[in-house]
Amino acid sequence: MRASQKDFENAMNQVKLLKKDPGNEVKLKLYALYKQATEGPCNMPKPGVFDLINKAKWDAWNTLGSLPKETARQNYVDLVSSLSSSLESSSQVEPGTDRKSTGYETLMVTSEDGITKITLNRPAKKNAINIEMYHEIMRALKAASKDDSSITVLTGNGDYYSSGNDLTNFTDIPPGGVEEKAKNSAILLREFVGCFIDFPKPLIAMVNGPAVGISVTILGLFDAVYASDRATEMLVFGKKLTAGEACAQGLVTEVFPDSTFQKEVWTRLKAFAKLPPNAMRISKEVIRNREKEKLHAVNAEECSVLQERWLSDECMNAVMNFLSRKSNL
Ligand SMILES: CCCCC/C=C/CC(=O)SCCNC(=O)CCNC(=O)[C@H](O)C(C)(C)COP(=O)(O)OP(=O)(O)OC[C@H]1O[C@@H](n2cnc3c(N)ncnc32)[C@H](O)[C@@H]1OP(=O)(O)O
Repeated sequence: MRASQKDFENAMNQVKLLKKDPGNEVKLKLYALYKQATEGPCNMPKPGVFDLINKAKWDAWNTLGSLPKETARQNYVDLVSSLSSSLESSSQVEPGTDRKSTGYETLMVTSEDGITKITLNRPAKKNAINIEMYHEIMRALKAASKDDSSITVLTGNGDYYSSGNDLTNFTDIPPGGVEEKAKNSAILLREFVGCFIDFPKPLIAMVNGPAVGISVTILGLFDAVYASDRATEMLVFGKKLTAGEACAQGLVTEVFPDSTFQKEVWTRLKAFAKLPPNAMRISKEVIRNREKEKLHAVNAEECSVLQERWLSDECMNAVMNFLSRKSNL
């Protein structure tokens, strides 16, 4: 699944053949990924504020931070491929070939070689999980549980795995006020975590970079967690945990050097995907069934505690601090 130089060159040619203009936002993403894949992290001086076009290009490239060249190349190929399929809706999917699901705003979902890959796709926001993404992840998991793949992989696009809950989720207050907001959030979170508890096939997290908050706390519900050694910020209990430390604590299955992360993990996943799918599903069912009821009970309890905590001054201050930092208040 790792894009070769040849795949990259093909994708560059494919861009020129796109029948419809993909729009400025996508063109900026393509530009940034191309620069990162070919030159590495942004090395240009920041253009002046009135140089609007170059400033937008610079911002897009700079946002990719220290994303490795190979990952940028892969993301470029994935993006072009998703554009080709979404802009050419007449194209037929042949059995056994790579299938990409469109209809997601915040995810990229592909199915190939018996593996469904769900990629969190808000790299400019460090893959923060907004309300739409919560719903789309649940939808993608439900679809993956019924498709013909053997295993499902969750990963992130860009330099982060995920920065956790999108803190702007807390700013959209319904007419019923903050209490109603907290209640709705608890219902959503319970359903979201419930989908991971109930997921019937082997579920694997490829933690490609730093992971924060909810993206870390659900890792225990995966069947395997492979982390790049760039995943140095698994923020648990307010403490930064390296991928190696998370592995020592049992939260991560295995850590790989970032330079070989994609290659090594995909080789392993492709081998897993060749194992008998029913045997894997039944093994998981036997193991999970013993603890499912308890997991759902703990989930319900945690959501009810969180519903109260979201209304606390401590929580509101933490969110306000982050949001005011952003707007330089
Ligand atoms: C339904 C509700 C359920 C709730 C379930 C509860 C979950 C618990 C949690 O998950 S709490 C964890 C929340 N996450 C955080 O507190 C992390 C907040 N983000 C950061 O601290 C930093 O952004 C960072 C360390 C992840 C990255 O820092 P860096 O300086 O490298 O990058 P920026 O801060 O400039 O980020 C780039 C843009 O991304 C936006 N962004 C990043 N994370 C979030 C986020 N969690 N929520 C909202 N927005 C986020 C950031 O604002 C920048 O956007 P901008 O370019 O438009 O300014």
